[in-house]
Amino acid sequence: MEVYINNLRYKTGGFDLEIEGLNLKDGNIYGILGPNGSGKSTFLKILSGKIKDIDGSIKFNIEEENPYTKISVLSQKPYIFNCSVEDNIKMSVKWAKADLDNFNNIVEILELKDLLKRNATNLSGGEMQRVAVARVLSQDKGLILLDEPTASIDPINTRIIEKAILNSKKNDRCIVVVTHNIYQALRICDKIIFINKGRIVEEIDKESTKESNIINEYLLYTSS
Ligand SMILES: Nc1ncnc2c1ncn2[C@@H]1O[C@H](COP(=O)(O)OP(=O)(O)OP(=O)(O)O)[C@@H](O)[C@H]1O
Repeated sequence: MEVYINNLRYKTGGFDLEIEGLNLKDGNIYGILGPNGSGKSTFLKILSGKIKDIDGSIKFNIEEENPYTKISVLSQKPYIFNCSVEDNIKMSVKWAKADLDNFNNIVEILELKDLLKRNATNLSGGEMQRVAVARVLSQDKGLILLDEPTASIDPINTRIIEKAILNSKKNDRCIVVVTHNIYQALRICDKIIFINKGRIVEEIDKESTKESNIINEYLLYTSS
């Protein structure tokens, strides 16, 4: 599901977001990076329809009365239900009217088989995040928005989650990942978009990352 953004403007308190033009295309994973408070989560909330009082236009390439039903979102603080891992994921699949095959595939790729009967609220942070990611990816939506999917997650769980995100890439799906992890963006994203103070300051294709001053600066300060 593609997104076409034109003259987007949004103001809240002392913060304003302004994006003149941006197209998010199918078959791609987009990484959104930028300093704390630069507007990344706000941008995702606008894309998901959670924030609606915007100026400008956001259009999608699908004929659907409510295109927002075709979007699934992993928020910064995902909600987990007080029931088994299996029920948590199956509930998401059912709500999205997705095929149950998605449940089996996602359980396999996120290595959740041994946890299925456990109560999801008793899991470790990393295990719980894998369940939250499973809930979002198993819905089989056209636009997937992931807000910091691996924040505070160890390298092993990060690898599993990144593998699941990469595995979810499809010709008719667009995935947007907000992350502070430049290495993650370089590993999984086809395009990296830097936001600062509510403005896009650079858009870089996977092929050109070595020439980007912003990426080189991020790499320098991430490694120290
Ligand atoms: N509900 C709100 N009311 C007023 N201001 C808000 C609200 N939500 C966010 N903001 C402000 O908007 C700005 C952008 O916030 P946002 O959460 O989008 O940043 P971010 O880039 O995702 O930050 P971080 O990397 O810290 O998660 C911040 O200055 C924040 O304080």
